[in-house]
Amino acid sequence: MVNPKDWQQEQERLDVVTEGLRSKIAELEPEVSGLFNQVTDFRKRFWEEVTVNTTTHEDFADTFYSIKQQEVLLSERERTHRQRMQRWKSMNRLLPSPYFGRIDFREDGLSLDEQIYIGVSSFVDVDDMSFLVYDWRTPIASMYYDYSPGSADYETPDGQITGEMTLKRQYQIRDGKLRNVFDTSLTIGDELLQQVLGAGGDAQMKSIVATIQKEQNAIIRNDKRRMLIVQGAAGSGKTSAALQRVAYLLYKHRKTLKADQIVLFSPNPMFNSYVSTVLPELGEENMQQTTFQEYLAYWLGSTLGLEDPFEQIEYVLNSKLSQEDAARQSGIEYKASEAFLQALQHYALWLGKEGMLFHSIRFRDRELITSEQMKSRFYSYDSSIGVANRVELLREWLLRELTSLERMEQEALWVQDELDYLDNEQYAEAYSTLLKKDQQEEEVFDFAGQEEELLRRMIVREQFKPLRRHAMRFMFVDTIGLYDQLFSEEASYRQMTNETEIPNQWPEICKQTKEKLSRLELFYEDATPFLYLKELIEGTRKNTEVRHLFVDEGQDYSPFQYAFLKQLFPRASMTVLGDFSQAIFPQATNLHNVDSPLIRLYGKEETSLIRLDRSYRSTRDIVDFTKSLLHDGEGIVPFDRSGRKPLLVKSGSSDKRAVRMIDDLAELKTEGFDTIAIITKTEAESRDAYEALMKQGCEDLRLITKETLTFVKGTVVIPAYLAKGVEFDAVLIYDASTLAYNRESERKLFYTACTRAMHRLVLYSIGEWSPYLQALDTTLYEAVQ
Ligand SMILES: Nc1ncnc2c1ncn2[C@@H]1O[C@H](COP(=O)(O)OP(=O)(O)OP(=O)(O)O)[C@@H](O)[C@H]1O
Repeated sequence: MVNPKDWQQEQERLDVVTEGLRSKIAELEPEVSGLFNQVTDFRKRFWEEVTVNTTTHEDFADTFYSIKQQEVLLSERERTHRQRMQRWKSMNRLLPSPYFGRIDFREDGLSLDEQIYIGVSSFVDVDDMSFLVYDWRTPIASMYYDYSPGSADYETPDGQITGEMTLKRQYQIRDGKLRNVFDTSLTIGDELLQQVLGAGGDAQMKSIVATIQKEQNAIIRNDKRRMLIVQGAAGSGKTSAALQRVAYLLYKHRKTLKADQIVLFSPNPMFNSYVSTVLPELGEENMQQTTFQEYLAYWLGSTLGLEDPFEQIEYVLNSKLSQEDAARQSGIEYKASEAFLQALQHYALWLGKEGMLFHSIRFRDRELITSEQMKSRFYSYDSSIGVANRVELLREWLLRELTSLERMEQEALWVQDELDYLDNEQYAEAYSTLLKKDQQEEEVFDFAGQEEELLRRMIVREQFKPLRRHAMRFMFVDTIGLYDQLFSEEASYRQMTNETEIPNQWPEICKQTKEKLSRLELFYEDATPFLYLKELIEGTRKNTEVRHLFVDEGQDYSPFQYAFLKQLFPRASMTVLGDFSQAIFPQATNLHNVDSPLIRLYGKEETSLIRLDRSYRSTRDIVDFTKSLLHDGEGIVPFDRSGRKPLLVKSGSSDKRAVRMIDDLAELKTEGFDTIAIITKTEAESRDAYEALMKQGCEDLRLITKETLTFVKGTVVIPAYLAKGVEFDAVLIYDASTLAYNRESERKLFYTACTRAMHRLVLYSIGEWSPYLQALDTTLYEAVQ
């Protein structure tokens, strides 16, 4: 805390700034509402001001210019309105708490200290043009995050500025009143962070703008390379830093970058709602948010039944030690690999020489164009032309063929039958077309003769429409057949793909894949390769609008998926945030090893790699416990916040466990914890837990499934894989026994579940504890029977 004199001065300055904000808001208010009315009014009267006259060419030109002029006026007024509105909104946002930090900085060569107050947006004193508050994203404000008092510097577009930071101060301001002021010698003082982290969790993520740490600031402002990879421990602030980074990019490139040019791939739809308030809180619009599954379903969902990643993980978690399960597992790994990606590329080249498969074009039970005709046409094109281009040529040919077949079809017998059944509307349409033609033709028009011809043409055209659509959408390519053909016996597969390292259980992998395909369904691990093959053959879809791609929980995407994303967004930079210790999906990618496929994606020169080892979410006791669950967790450093040790509770039966849990829930709620999760391993276990607790009279419990879209406060039962990325005041692990967690491959899932806890962690078991827990040092937890 600062001395009373400084406090007094700070409160006085705060009063000045608050007053300044109030008067500016009051000044803008009538303008903002007035301009809004003007714009709406103007829009309503748009056509009244325009004289529409198209009698002569001159009148037409006059009308055109009059409309243009009105349009320019309207868009100018709308722009002014938008700008004022933004200023007004940002001042309103500042008003209750105009700033959170201050640094005093003396630039080398100057004799005066400049006082720099930092807040969520800038506020300029109009009279003397000085900044009363600097936006946290300005270059000068970066020193607040990067330095303690002493030598400091910052980058500007004109070069580096060096000097001396003589003071660093933090504020807590509520409703225009100073609540706390700290001088700090650390980068960002612990006191404030202690308070922020000690508070209860929310249903929505919070902005960390006032307490961003130096290493997080490096992530937020890293704007030099194409790829930024962040490997960070659980709770180290990866998602928080990513959202601040979006806000930073939108500010830095505000003239060229719009929020919808940034895409965030989230782990599940519920996560979208969890993070949705951070950017608006910072005065920015939300970026586009999607999940990879949503993307796949958009392109493939109408033709094939897609398994989702949660079904896949449920399969893996429930799998036994059978041969089939082992083969599926090995298939998942192989189909996620770069090797399979290359195999597909070779396969596409091979298809350029032989093996293409087409669907014949059928019409009224006849083959109009056979698959063999298409095949020979396809291979008649110059073989130096790529497969996708040859498919395009084939499509053009098909469309031309359809036009001449359509003409011939007009004489078919069935058309005569259809003629007899035409309704009045169709006759009327034909008649009016003929009438128009009659007006244009100079010679005497033969109505009777031409009417039938026209009607025939109309009938056939209508029936040919689906065929044209079919051709336009490349549905003549038998992509399912082509993908199926790939899973042939080993020698053929090797020949088609040049692959040398084929997985051992290949025949079983082929059998499973083919079976699924025969039901017109795809395993999750097949969806991206299938789409990739489709694009190799039909030409790639590219999204050139998107400039920044964020992938959260990046360890859960396969190297194959990354290569696909790179191709899909050719103009985007990528930020991948993840934690390999939380890699719960079998297709995981290591983010930071020297040989990581992610580093290879854009090459070393284009890649920055940042590690975050400090964990902020959980208390020291919880972090000490959870990091011991990992084989390589030593490097994780807890932020020093104390709490209670994790509690291990053993019960005699399922009913007794439920009763005990209900008592524990009541106690946690009395202590003020609002967000509590009972985390299970699988969906089935979630249902069991929910029923067992309800049976014993538990109230206000909510069961979360993959369909749940919003994250709300309260007590929830949730499978661990859906709890990824989110956090809770208290976490109760429903079953931490050896029956539930025993395999080495599930250690990371268990770790992920435990690391969701901010303040309290309780683990329950009916029988023996999981081997991961048995191996722990007993001083890390308290145990009760
Ligand atoms: N600099 C900070 N100031 C205040 N709070 C912070 C800071 N960094 C992280 N936190 C808090 O720590 C918690 C964890 O942050 P976040 O969810 O971003 O971590 P994460 O690395 O994405 O975690 P995980 O990988 O486990 O999902 C959040 O409550 C966040 O607000």
